[in-house]
Amino acid sequence: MESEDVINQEDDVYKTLLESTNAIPWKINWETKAFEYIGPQIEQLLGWSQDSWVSAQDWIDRIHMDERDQTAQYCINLCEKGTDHEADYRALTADGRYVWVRDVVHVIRKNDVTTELVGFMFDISERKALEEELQRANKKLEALSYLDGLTGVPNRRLYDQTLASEWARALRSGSSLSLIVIDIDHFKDYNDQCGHIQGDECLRQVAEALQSVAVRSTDFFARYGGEEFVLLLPDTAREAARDIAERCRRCILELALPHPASSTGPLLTISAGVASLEPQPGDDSTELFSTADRMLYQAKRNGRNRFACSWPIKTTDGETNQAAG
Ligand SMILES: Nc1nc2c(ncn2[C@@H]2O[C@H](COP(=O)(O)OP(=O)(O)OP(=O)(O)O)[C@@H](O)[C@H]2O)c(=O)[nH]1
Repeated sequence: MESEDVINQEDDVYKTLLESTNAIPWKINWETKAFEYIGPQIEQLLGWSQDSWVSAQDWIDRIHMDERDQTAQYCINLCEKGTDHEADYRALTADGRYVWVRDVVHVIRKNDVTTELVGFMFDISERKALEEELQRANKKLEALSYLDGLTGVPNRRLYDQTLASEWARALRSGSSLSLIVIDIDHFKDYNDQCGHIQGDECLRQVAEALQSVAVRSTDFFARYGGEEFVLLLPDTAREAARDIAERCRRCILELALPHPASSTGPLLTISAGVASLEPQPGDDSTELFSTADRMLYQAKRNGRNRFACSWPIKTTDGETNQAAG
C-alpha cells in the first residue's frame, strides 16, 4: 500500500472517531477567525447546520446575551495570550432554546503568535440542571434552618441575626428598640398533666396567636427556645411596647386553652418582660434581652398572667412596673 493511502486511511479513522463521540470537535483559523471545521454532531445538539458555523462571530452570536460579552472577552484574551482554557455558557439552539455547553480550547501558536484554535464542545446541560437543583435544595435548607421545626415560626438563629441588624439600624437612626420576652406559665405542669403531644400542640397554637399580635412589617416574632418566645419591635417606644405586651397577654387568654394543672387560673396564661431602649455607641445588644428576661421573672414572681416593664408605669395607685389582668 502506498504511504499516502495509509495516511488517508488513518485520517478517515480519526475523523470517524471524532465524529462518533459526544464531544463536538471544532477548529478555527485565528488569523481569519473562520471556522475550518465543526463536527456534524453540532446539528443534533443545537440544531444549527454544520455549514452555518462560518466565523467566530457566529459562535459569539449564539451565546446567551447574559454571558455573551464576558465569555467572548475571556476567550479572546486567553487565545491572544496562547493559554488553553475552558468556558461554560448557554448556547442558543435553532429553535430558540438554550443549552449549557462547555468549550475546551487548545491554542496553537507559531513564533509566539496564535494561529489556530482547536477544541471540543460538550453538552453539560444535565450537570447544570443537577447543580441548579442542588442550589435550590440548599436555599430551601438554609431557609428551613431559620425556622423552628415545631411551630414553623422563626427560631433563635434568625432572632440573633435580626437583633444585630435592627440594633445597628436603631443606632444609626437614634430610634427606640423594644423587646418583649414571653413565657408560658406552668408549662411543665401542663406537659405533665396533658402529655407532651398536647404540649407541642399548645406551643403551636400559642406561637400562631402571638405571631399575629404585632402587625408592622418590621416587627419580628420568634421562638427563643422551649416555651419562651420573643417579640422584637423596632422603632417602637415604651408605651406602644407596653400595649403590645398587654395584647399578647390577652390574646392567649382569649385562646381559652384549659390548663387543669395551673395554680394561676383555669386557662393557659403567659407572663412577659418588656425592655425598651435607644441604643448608644458602646452599648451591648444582649442587654436588651437580659433586661426583658429579668422583667419576665419579676412578672412570674409577682403572680404570672402579667407583664413587667423595665421602667415605671403610672397607675391610679401610683407608680409600678407591673401590669396584670
Ligand atoms: N411539649 C413540649 N414541651 C416543651 C418544649 N420545650 C420545652 N418544653 C417544656 O416546657 C417546660 C418548661 O418548664 P419550666 O421552665 O419549669 O417552667 P414552667 O413550668 O412553665 O413554669 P413557669 O415558667 O415558672 O411558669 C419543661 O417541662 C419543658 O420540658 C417542647 O418543644 N414541647
